[in-house]
Amino acid sequence: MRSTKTIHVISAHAEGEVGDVIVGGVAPPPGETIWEQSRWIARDKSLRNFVLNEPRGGVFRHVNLLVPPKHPEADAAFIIMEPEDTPPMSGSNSICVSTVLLDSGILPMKEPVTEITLEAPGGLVRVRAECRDGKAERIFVRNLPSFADRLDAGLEVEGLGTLTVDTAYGGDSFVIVDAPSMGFGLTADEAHDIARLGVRITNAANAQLGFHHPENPDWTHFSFCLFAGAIERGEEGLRTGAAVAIQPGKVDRSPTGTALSARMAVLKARGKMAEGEQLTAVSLIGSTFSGRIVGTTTVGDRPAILPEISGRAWITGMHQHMLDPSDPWPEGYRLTDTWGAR
Ligand SMILES: O=C(O)[C@H]1NCC[C@@H]1O
Repeated sequence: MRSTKTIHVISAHAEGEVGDVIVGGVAPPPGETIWEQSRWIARDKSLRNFVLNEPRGGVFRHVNLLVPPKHPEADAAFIIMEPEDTPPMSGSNSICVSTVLLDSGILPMKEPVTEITLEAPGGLVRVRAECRDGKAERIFVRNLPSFADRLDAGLEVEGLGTLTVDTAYGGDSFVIVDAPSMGFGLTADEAHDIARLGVRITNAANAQLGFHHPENPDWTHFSFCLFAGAIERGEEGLRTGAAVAIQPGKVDRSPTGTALSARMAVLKARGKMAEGEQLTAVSLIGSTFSGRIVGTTTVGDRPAILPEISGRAWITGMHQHMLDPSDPWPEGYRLTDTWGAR
């Protein structure tokens, strides 16, 4: 056996969505801040290609690189690599990273509750983990400040006519469409249609509406399309279905923590959700994330919420990714049969 690199990975999923964690074998990328380091990873592409492309990855895979934190309050930092983006923050990935850090013993676990601070590329996130018998059973993440951008904007989508959409930021940027009025019941058999349509809607929103984060001049596009279900009010608070189309054309298996944060920001802006209320989002596979608005703030001159999301993650295995120097595809490959909505 010979290899020019060995990358140590602990694999995990959060409520169904894969979020692997690189725990060793990669030197920290250059950059003064975690954001700058994440821009380097996005530009350089070699690590992204190595772990996300076939034969080691696939369109379903997200990989997080642990790096030494820069902020004095942070216990750990991570750079998120998604199929097409290297984003400021991710709900499912932050829940996977927290679970791997605690369940594998990289950070000490205190039962029944462990509190840690993570540094995501977009900023600090405080994490509270409910822990029992050596397992982080539920992770609560205080996500980045989230805000509604445009409400009831018109969006032309070829073949669909003019849709009325909202746009919002919840640690990543969303165009939000009303699933019931588009004929979706948010059931598992709709995944392919949602992936295909979602990519078209995201592309149309990027072309016609545009997104600019008031405090992060580098984040100037919509990453995702959220198909938002109707809100039902029950004894435990609000509940809704959620399916997020991720570029280049797959559906998040989890209910998407950034989407839940963005949705809560929109509901708050419309006066339909109050501070302290709980909203549970249900994914196409029936998994759930719960969210709460724990405070309000501003981002630039926009009113924003401080969201908390929670969900569960499980470790699925360990891998050592290697590269034989004679392998003709050191950065792997993508083909459109699986990479991209067809
Ligand atoms: O939960 C989330 O926010 C994410 N899941 C995969 C894509 C998003 O970053």
